[in-house]
Amino acid sequence: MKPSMLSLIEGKLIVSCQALENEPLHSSFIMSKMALAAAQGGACAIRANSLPDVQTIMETVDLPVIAIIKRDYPGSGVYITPTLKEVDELMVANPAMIALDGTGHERPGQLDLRGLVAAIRQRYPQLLLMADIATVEEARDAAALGFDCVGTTLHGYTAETKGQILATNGCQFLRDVLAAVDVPVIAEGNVETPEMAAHCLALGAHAVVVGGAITRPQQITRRFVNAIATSRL
Ligand SMILES: CC(=O)N[C@H](C=O)[C@@H](O)[C@H](O)[C@H](O)COP(=O)(O)O
Repeated sequence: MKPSMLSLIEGKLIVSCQALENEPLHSSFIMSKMALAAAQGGACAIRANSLPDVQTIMETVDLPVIAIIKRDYPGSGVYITPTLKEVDELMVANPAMIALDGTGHERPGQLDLRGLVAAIRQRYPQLLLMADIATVEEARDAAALGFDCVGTTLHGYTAETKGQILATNGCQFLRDVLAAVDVPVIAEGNVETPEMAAHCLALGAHAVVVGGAITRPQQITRRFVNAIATSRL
């Protein structure tokens, strides 16, 4: 039997390789090369957005993928794998895990979060599900709904958590989530340095996802530029 993805990623680094339409590296080919570079650097898994990116990455690297589709629906703030339609699309590639917005915010389509999880379980019993959450309460609710793991992905990106970041107060939010749920917790979102990634794992995170600090050169460049500007003050 193949080991579960959850055991493969334990204590390790997952690299998110994403570039949206408005970003300079938007291209499935480039994302697949990012994933290859991540694999060569020792990443244990890749997180990726859109079916073409997921497919190209899975053809290029022999690593498990956390797949998402970011899609905006009018009138809804839920954009990470919002409905069963996106899950069905991603399952063409058959990734090991799919992440979806696990905030419990009103989502587009017929199903609320509970209904969506039940429908996915029925249709794809082998698929692992990650809940991207923003608050401790949402982590608790997602764990109770039967998600295989929760990620701190949306902390700071919802109305209730706007302006907060994972690093605040020595990663207090991550500590609170870890204390609140029994399912594996994946630290994700604004992990900007190797030291912070290691710190998240030391606190008890099951794995850590790093995106922009590795795969968004415009973000990396801005950090250098800001540091230089600050040093001149
Ligand atoms: C909030 C949201 O939409 N996050 C997305 C989720 O997939 C990605 O844009 C992030 O890059 C990813 O979560 C990794 O985070 P960071 O790039 O900060 O290391």
